[in-house]
Amino acid sequence: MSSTESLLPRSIDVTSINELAIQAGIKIMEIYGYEDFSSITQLKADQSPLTLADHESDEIITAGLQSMYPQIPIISEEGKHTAYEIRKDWTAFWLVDPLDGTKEFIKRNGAFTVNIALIVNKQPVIGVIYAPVLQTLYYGMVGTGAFKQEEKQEPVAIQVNRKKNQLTAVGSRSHADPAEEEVLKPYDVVETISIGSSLKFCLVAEGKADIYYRHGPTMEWDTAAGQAILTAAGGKVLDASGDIFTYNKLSLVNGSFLCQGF
Ligand SMILES: Nc1ncnc2c1ncn2[C@@H]1O[C@H](COP(=O)(O)O)[C@@H](OP(=O)(O)O)[C@H]1O
Ligand SMILES: [Mg+2]
Repeated sequence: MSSTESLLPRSIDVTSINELAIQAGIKIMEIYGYEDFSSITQLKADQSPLTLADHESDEIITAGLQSMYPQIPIISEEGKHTAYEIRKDWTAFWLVDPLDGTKEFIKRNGAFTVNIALIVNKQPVIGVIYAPVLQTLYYGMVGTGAFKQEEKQEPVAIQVNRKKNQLTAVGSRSHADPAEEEVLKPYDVVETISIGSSLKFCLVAEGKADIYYRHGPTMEWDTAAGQAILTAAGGKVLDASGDIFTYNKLSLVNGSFLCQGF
C-alpha cells in the first residue's frame, strides 16, 4: 500500500469509536464528581498519579474495542503492553490513553481527555479525543478530514490555520521544559497557551494555535490520536530529524516532537 489514505481500513466506523470515548468520558465524570480523590488515587512506580477514573475508562474502551473489532490488538496505557518482539509485526492496532492529563483531572481544571487512535503501518490514521468536562469531541480520519462536535451540536469540519507569522504556541501546563522556549525562538510566536493533555493537538488542528513543541518525554498513547486529528486537519507532527513522527517503536516513550499547522 503506497499512500496513507489507502491504509485507512474501510471496515472501521469512526462513530462507534466516538461513542466509546463518550461512554468512557461519562464514567470519568462520575468519578470527577467525588468530593475527595485521595482514596481513588495511587502513585505509579515513576511517581505519576493513577486514579480509579483511568482504570474504569480503560475497561470501557478495551471491552468495547475487543467486542467490535476482535481482530485488532490493543495497547492501552493501563492495560498490558505486548512485547516489541510480538507487536513489531502488527500491521494495525489500537493505541489508547483512557485518561490523558491525570494530573489535570486531580487538579480539577478540566484539561483532560480520552484518547483512542488506530495505528496502521506505524502511522495514526484515525484519532478520537473526547474532553468530558468541555463535552467536546474531536475526531479525524487521515485523508478524509477532521471534525469537532460540541455538546448536542452537529459536527463541524476543522482545519489548521496556515499562517506563519504572529503565531500562537501551545505548551504543557504540568510538564513544560525551558528547552521548548529555545526551540521556538526562530518562530514569530506572539502568544503562548498552557494547557494539559492532548487538547494541545486539537487547538492546532482547529486553528486556535499554530505550533506546539514538546521537549520532555511523552508516551505513544499521549500523541497518537492527536497526531491523527492534526494530520487530518492539514497539519503535521515531526520528530527531531524533521521526519513524520512514527509509532510502534521499540520503546513506547516518545522523543521530542514539533506540531505545526503550516
Ligand atoms: N517523565 C515522563 N515520561 C513519560 N511520559 C511522561 C513523563 N512526564 C509526563 N509524561 C506524559 O505526559 C502526559 C501529560 O502531558 P501534558 O503535560 O501535556 O498534559 C502524561 O499523560 P497521562 O496524564 O495520561 O499520564 C504522561 O504520559
Ligand atoms: Mg497520557
